[in-house]
Amino acid sequence: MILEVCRGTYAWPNHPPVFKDVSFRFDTEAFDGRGGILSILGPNGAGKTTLLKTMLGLLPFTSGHSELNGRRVADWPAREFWQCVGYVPQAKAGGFAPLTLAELVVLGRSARIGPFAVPGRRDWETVDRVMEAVGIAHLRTRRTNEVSGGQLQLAMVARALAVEPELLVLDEPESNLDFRNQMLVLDVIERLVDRGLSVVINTHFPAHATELSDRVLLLPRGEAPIFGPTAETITEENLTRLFGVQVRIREVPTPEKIVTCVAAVKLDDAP
Ligand SMILES: Nc1ncnc2c1ncn2[C@@H]1O[C@H](COP(=O)(O)OP(=O)(O)OP(=O)(O)O)[C@@H](O)[C@H]1O
Repeated sequence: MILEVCRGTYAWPNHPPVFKDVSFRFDTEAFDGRGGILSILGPNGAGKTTLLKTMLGLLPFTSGHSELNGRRVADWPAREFWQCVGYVPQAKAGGFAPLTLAELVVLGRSARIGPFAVPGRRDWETVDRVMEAVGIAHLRTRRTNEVSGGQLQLAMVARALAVEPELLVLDEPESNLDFRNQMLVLDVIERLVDRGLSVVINTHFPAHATELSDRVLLLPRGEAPIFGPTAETITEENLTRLFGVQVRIREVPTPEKIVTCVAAVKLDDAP
């Protein structure tokens, strides 16, 4: 899977650009059958969500373009594109019809079977499998207005996985989740990546980006983005500049594994 953004710029009408000349090439072909994970980090309002939407063709770039597997996203037939890509937008309360979670997840199959076709046995088996994978199989018959924000978020991840995509794009998937469910989602993602799935994830958790990613895009407000391999990109210096807080990064050995901790220790402009 190769995802490329070439000099992508986006400005809302009558506003200065949210981001300008963003370019990166996320090529997972070199990862030996494994997919790969690209994390996007940046302060509030830097344009991370807007970048995902433009990259996926949901908003038109003001200038520049994106490509998936060497073909401009704007040139892909929509159905074919959404068979390759699963997208989990940022969780927002409300706006869901009171479907059961299984019905919500099976909607992910519409890219495969067509919007008006009736899901068959294989589709429901896929629904069971992905709900099991994200730990919500027991909530199959629960309605969207009868579950917590975190449970709904897990269902949205399952819905995107039901597409059986080549590329999964997640906009802050951990934001509503407790410690255990954050780990569950990241664990599911890592296992799928080992089996060939490629992932782009917007996150507010630099430690998650450090633990998970193969590549990182830092998107500062109003400055040039930085793209590169994780260890070279997530540095104390880069994060301090990006967020305007003094950042310390430490590797902490635990009995289970070495954990990378990223801590904001003080405001960068504090006396
Ligand atoms: N419909 C809109 N019209 C005008 N400006 C908008 C609109 N939607 C978003 N913006 C602005 O675009 C900028 C980028 O928003 P975006 O949601 O992409 O940022 P973000 O980095 O994802 O933020 P966060 O981390 O808070 O989710 C923000 O300054 C926001 O106020």
